[in-house]
Amino acid sequence: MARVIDVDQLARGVLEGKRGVLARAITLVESKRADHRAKAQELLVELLPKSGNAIRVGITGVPGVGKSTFIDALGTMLTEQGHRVAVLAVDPSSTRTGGSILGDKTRMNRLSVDEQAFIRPSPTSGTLGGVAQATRETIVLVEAAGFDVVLVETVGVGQSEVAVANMTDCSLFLTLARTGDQLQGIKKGILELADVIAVNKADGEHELDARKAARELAGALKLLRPPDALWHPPVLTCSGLTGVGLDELWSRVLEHQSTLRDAGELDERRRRQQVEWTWMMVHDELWRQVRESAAVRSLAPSLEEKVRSGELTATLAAEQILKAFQSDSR
Ligand SMILES: Nc1nc2c(ncn2[C@@H]2O[C@H](COP(=O)(O)OP(=O)(O)OP(=O)(O)O)[C@@H](O)[C@H]2O)c(=O)[nH]1
Repeated sequence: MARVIDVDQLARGVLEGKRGVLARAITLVESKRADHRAKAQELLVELLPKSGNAIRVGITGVPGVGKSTFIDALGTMLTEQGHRVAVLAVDPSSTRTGGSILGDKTRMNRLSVDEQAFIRPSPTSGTLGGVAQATRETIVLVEAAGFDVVLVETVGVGQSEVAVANMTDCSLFLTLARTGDQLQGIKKGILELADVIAVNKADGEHELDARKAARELAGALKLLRPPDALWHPPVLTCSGLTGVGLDELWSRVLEHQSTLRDAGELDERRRRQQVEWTWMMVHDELWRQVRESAAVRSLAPSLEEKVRSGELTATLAAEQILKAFQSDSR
């Protein structure tokens, strides 16, 4: 991005729904250069009033669950119904390998050539916090560009699904037919976050197993949720391959959205997310400063050694690190 960045021009292009301009605006939001960050914030402030009109759905599930096929099918169904669909991704592994895995256009054959869809792979550098922040800001851009459905994809491992749940209205958890003990393998935390659960690949010989797994999962879920909760996550079956169950699934997502809205919870959830993000950014930035502080860096190896050998407790070592940081930042 060598040329001068004209924020007004970018904002106009995004609002007119120009795909090339939208892509450039996202690149700006993803950039970590200080001058780009400042321009990106200007752009976001300008576009913020035009955002917020989409339904934001997080889609999580371990690799192999069939997310690409599912999103391709669901997204195509929605564009056929007249929606404009943006697919974004938060892929923590891409921050380590430098390669983007999620949101890969080549694996969404129909959606990638659909005029009414926009697919953006995960930003590829930085911490999970940084990647998630870029995606959250990208939601503002695609909404301002007129996309009324935003699907944010992530893998069901690590903290990424928490980050995605924090930027969406509805968390959709995809799983495969597992029964009994294998159910234990599904992390409780993920089930607590999920608003809609679907056992995917419920086709052919897997169909009956999928239904059985869905019933068991629904039973397990009852124990996790307070009976008076506003929303009880349904457990459905579907197939990204055949498209069976996608209609029902989407109507449950809409039902979830209207239940939250009617109770005043939707706006409240979005407001709460903004506040949480604010603190998360403070946390990330402070953590970066501590790691980069010269005093901390020179002290760290010997302190770590002392903690390892038991010469120093973790609490005392942490105190010394913070003292060193504070003297450095004065
Ligand atoms: N039977 C059946 N197979 C499916 C279905 N969806 C995907 N598959 C197959 O499962 C494999 C993985 O599917 P992908 O859509 O690439 O999804 P993924 O492995 O979860 O990858 P990510 O997109 O990274 O999540 C492929 O071989 C698909 O053909 C389905 O609904 N039914």
